[in-house]
Amino acid sequence: MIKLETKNAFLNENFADYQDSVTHCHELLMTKKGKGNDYTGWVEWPFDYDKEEFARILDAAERIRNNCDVFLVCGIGGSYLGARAVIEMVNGLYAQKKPEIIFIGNTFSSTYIAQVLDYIKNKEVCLNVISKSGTTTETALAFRLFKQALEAKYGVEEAAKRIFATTDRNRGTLKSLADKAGYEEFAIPDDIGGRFSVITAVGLLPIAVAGIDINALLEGCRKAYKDLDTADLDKNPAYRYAVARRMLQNQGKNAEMLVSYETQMSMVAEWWKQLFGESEGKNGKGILPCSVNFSTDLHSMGQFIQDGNKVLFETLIKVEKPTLDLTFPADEENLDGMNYLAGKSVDWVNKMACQGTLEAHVETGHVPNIEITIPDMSVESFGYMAYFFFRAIAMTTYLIDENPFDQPGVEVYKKNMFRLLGKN
Ligand SMILES: O=P(O)(O)OC[C@H]1O[C@](O)(CO)[C@@H](O)[C@@H]1O
Repeated sequence: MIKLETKNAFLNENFADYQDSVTHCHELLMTKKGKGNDYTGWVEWPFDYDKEEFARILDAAERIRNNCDVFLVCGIGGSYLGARAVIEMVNGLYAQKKPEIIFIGNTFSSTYIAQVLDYIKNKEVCLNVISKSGTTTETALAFRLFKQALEAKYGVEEAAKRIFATTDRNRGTLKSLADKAGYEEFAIPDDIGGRFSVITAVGLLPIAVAGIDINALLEGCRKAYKDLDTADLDKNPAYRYAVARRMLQNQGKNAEMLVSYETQMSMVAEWWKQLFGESEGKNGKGILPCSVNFSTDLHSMGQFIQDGNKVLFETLIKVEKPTLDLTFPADEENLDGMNYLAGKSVDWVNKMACQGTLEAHVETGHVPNIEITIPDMSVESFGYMAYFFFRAIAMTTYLIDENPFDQPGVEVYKKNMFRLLGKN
């Protein structure tokens, strides 16, 4: 389902030279003996997921869809990026589906929060608060404001029926609050970290509310598991990608630019940036994950990529079949001079832009390119791709002997902020 092409990556090492290390790291991952092993629950989750909870998610999603105009998803980082990535990739940006989904709890921007509060005033609303730790300040701050708004509008009892909490199964501030308030609760497994949690209730509830088939998402993961269940670098494209990144970094490429030609995949890139950045960026190591959306960003970032500092390589996500397409019309007067495209599909134009850019960046700019091709923007393709990236980041991080599953560096800003805010 995913094709990996490295012929334009200018690799100057052999994959075979990495085979022993990859086999060793694969063993570490699969036998749960590597660094961060207590956070590898995602590996088997597409098969071992909680079936009873899955049924409750479908049931809650149906109730939410029938009860509101706006569904608020309150979370940050791994507790929101995955859901947003899937919903935008699959439904597109102007899906005109009910309910409208608005993401909150991911910013301290007072203007943003105030505008959303104002926007929902005369609308029917449900809310899903999502936090594994239960203490993330951006999420907790927004949740209190929106909870009070819902309680003022519906009364405490009815508001409680409209609020759904996704958090730790046993402990934490949000867990205690949800228990006391009587919210319906969904669990984030102890052994799955935030950036891997799109395949749990964290992602599944909002995705189901968006009318997307969550079973197909897990099916995509299961297919990827089966295809990638080998350490053999000739057969496992996720591990080849993991190794290619290491080779490129050895050649001085310290930034990876994820490229897509589909506007609705911008949030997939944001999700990928957290997955790769938080997993690998440790102890002065790692490749800086960046992203662009072409051809849009060719008109802003194209110059640098073509001609600037040779610090980066591109990882291009190609989508074989667009969700929708249209034929470019002829015009009798042809005042805009665009008749040369009459009768062509717009997706064909997009694909030609992709080909032309690839040639320019590779042949003239000497920018290494890794190509990842997915068949379409379906939820199953997302599931497959997500699992592909999970395996790839675990491997590529083990190859530099780091723990892919923690994020100690994020705590530094929090400590300073809490001191400034006067938190005990
Ligand atoms: O789900 P939580 O605990 O609110 O965390 C949200 C995000 O914040 C981080 O913990 C970083 O602070 C991420 O790893 C995580 O995805």
